[in-house]
Amino acid sequence: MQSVKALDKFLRLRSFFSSTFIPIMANLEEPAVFGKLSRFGGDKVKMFSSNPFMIRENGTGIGDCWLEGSSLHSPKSSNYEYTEEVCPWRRQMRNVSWGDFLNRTPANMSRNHRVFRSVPDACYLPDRPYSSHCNDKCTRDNKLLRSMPGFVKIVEVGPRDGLQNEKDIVPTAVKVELIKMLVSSGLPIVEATSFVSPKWVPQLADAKDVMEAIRTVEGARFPVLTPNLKGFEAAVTAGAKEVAIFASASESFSKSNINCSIEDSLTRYRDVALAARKLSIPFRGYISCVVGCPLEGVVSPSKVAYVAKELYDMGCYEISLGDTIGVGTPGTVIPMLEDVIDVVPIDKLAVHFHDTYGQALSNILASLQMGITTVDSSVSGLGGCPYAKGASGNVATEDVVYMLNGLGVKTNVDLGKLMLAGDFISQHLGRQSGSKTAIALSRIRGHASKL
Ligand SMILES: CC(C)(COP(=O)([O-])OP(=O)([O-])OC[C@H]1O[C@@H](n2cnc3c(N)ncnc32)[C@H](O)[C@@H]1OP(=O)([O-])[O-])[C@@H](O)C(=O)NCCC(=O)NCCSC(=O)C[C@@](C)(O)CC(=O)[O-]
Repeated sequence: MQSVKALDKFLRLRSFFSSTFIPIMANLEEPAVFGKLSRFGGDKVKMFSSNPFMIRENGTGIGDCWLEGSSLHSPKSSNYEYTEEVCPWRRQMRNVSWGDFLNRTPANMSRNHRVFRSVPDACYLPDRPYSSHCNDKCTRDNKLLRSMPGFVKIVEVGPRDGLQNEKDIVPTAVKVELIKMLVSSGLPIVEATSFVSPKWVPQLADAKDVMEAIRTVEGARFPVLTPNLKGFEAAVTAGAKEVAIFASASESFSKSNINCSIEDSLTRYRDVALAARKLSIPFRGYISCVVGCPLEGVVSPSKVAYVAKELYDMGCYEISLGDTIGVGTPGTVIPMLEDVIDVVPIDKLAVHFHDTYGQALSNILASLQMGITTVDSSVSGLGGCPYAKGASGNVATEDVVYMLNGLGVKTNVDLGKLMLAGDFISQHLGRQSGSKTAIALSRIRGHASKL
């Protein structure tokens, strides 16, 4: 009943948006190589470094531990004021639609969009003295902004990482609709499900059915998690064209998540890697607990680097570094990345931040400045790991896209369509979106629709 209601709301929203949005063609991935990537120099790393966080066993917070963030000396903040002078696009707002507003990037600002229907003036926010967007001049002139990549590949993990922790089983049809909506927003990669033991993760017991239902969906890649050969074979039989293996940098977490030691998991994954290579199936690697573990506390960067190198040597096309419980700050993330970058090429790395302490966007920003160009996120900030008690969802994809739009970094994702997907799943789950961007923009949209 709830899902019928959610579907109905989605259809109504879709008709509202389809009449006011400008369709923006999204490529699967950025075709061209963008601005040369740069990395922080040693000075910058020092600037961000902080004391390691402490663990107190006081029974509150994450699991049985309380993880205390240390005081972080942030670099002198530059106070960018995006006035009409530096961001002249604001003056052109009357000629554009709401969808255009949501997706505005410096690159598309100057294009001559076709407007299908005009919307009330309130949508254009004519009197607002701010903008999240930087124009080309900002990017060129500012030393820190110049270090941003031109394009970021977003790996959407909502249907898998986002839903795996949901207690109430989400119907397969809702998962499939969510995946389709995410694809139509332009996301190039949507992690669809996991072929894990249904006893361990009952929410994803319908993995085969999900794969069957999206067999004909085009426009994105759909990797799935496989913890062992059994999962790999089931995934391939179900039509998976890409898989992911997942190890941990923490011994205790490895045991609680996949019931074996790190070394045993690497042995299993070598078998999966061999089988995948035989079938020419690309495989991604994940590492959990890259800065902190709910059971062990601080995880040293050298442990992460060790596992990353093992996964890279196995043939993973990309290794995603997961702050599974969201305790990282740039002060712990940067040193971890420094160690990993020493053993794995930076263009083979992705970052995967949970937002438990509200640090995810700052960690992403620091990672981008170091040269990372692939970011995992979850629509509406869905998620949490069943084996990391207390961990909150992934960083919300809407928030990542909003920040990247503001930085002038391309993603090919249509924020308006993405918000529809977020609305759809949040409605189904009966809760507010975990994306601050989605909440803020929905308020403006709600206001506009009353006029
Ligand atoms: C790895 C296992 C299977 C070991 O589980 P186990 O109990 O040690 O395995 P087992 O080999 O002894 O088998 C036990 C039963 O599971 C079955 N089984 C065995 N393998 C499979 C399979 N692939 N698919 C379906 N069934 C399977 C097997 O056939 C057997 O069935 P039974 O004989 O009892 O009926 C289990 O621990 C498991 O499934 N764990 C998955 C946990 C999980 O999915 N965690 C969340 C993902 S990781 C994550 O979220 C972190 C990440 C990636 O997002 C990054 C981040 O956020 O930082």
